[in-house]
Amino acid sequence: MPPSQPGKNQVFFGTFIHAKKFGELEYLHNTAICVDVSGKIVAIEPNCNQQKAVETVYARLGWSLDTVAISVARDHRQFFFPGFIDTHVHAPQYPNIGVFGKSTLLDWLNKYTFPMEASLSSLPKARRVYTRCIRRTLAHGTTTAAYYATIDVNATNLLADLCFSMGQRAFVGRVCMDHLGPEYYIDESPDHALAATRATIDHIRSIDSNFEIVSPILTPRFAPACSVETMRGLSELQKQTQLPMQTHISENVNEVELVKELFPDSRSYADVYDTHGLLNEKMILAHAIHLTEEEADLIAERKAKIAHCPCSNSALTSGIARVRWLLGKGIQVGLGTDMSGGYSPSILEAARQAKLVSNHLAVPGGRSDDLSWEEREEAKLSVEEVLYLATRGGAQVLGLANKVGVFEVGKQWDAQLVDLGTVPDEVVEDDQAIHGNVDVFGWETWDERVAKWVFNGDDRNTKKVWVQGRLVHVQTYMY
Ligand SMILES: O=c1[nH]c(=O)c2nc[nH]c2[nH]1
Ligand SMILES: [Zn+2]
Repeated sequence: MPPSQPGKNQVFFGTFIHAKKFGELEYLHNTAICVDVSGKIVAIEPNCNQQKAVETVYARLGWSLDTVAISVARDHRQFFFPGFIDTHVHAPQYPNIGVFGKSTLLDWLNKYTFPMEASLSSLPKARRVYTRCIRRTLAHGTTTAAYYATIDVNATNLLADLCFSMGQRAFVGRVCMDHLGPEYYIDESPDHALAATRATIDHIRSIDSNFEIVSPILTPRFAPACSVETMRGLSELQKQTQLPMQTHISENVNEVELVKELFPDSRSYADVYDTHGLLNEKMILAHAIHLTEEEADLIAERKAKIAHCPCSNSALTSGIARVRWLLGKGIQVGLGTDMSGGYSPSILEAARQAKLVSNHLAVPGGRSDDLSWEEREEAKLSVEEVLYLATRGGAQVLGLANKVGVFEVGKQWDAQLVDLGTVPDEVVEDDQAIHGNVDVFGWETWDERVAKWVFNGDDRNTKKVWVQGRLVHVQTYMY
């Protein structure tokens, strides 16, 4: 069972910050957000304190004080922010975060990744790993995650059970790979890959019939690991079920060469997915670093989405994805941790790295050298833009834009309470002491406070996390 609903209507008071549009944050101060027992936002009241709420909003909603639970963001240090959305993460690789040496994609898969994933056919081990992964990502404010599991159906189903019981909104994919894998970790046939995928869909339907919190997602690992029959079969299944899909594309130059060798009749990597019926508006493509102009245009035309994974792209020496270029083509982009290609469970870290790697595109001598100075400068992403990608962009990529990512009436209360400093000013004026991880002096503008959070913040600043109105994480450790 998921954590129980609070059983009460809830009202949140204080400062709320969210992405109003790409590149612009909106600050709602002295505001009340009312959330009904189902977890839906039913009113947003500006200039509202608790007294005014009782007199006006509760009356309008027909709520009485004793049926309402209240949470408050205090003064200039705390604010509510939409929960983060991780559009690409491998839960079974969680024990390997930070462990990649100098490897690059193809040798990393063989040396670190396949052995770890295969070992999670042990259900006690899978339970330990998945529980920690969910707990840790919730603690970093991730309210929704698109997970790759493994080829093992029981362990994949267990991941879905745990997301559901711990209350994290999730897409859970049983990984299909029936080609080129090691003999200890490979689907024995396309039929087996498809039957196993169906078994996971049935299991998730049995725990969450409308896929309200946990949904299946079709998961061909990547083109080199999938037979033509498996790709075609998954395409058919997608047409029948309308489920979302996820895979990798154009992450590493050797991988791109391998795809050319394996599919000599295809025009490109993107064309492989297109000709096998996998490139449509339900497909989430991770990485998309080395795409040609023609491929990006095809992806835009098919309305497929992209998960940008900057931590992983740097860690595995894969390259720099041109996010502004992708967005300019009208492609929707979100952020992914890509653990454990990525070293961090945090989407705040992914946002920070998305900003930093975009700066590298502007450096002379780099990838954008054929561009003018203005075009190179244009490639840089701002703090406001990466926070959009971390929330609303992710919601678009996962098909949840009508549900989460922003504070609006009708959306779900998927949110985090951020605290930039835990110590009252009076106590702090002892210059021998260091308090907290972000020093806020009080004179910063709100834009500056948010920038400090993006560059210096982490899970120490994530005090509480809610999914669909349910409190799913309360920070209990002390720093
Ligand atoms: O970053 C990645 N992680 C993976 O597990 C994977 N599999 C194929 N391609 C991949 N890329
Ligand atoms: Zn990945």
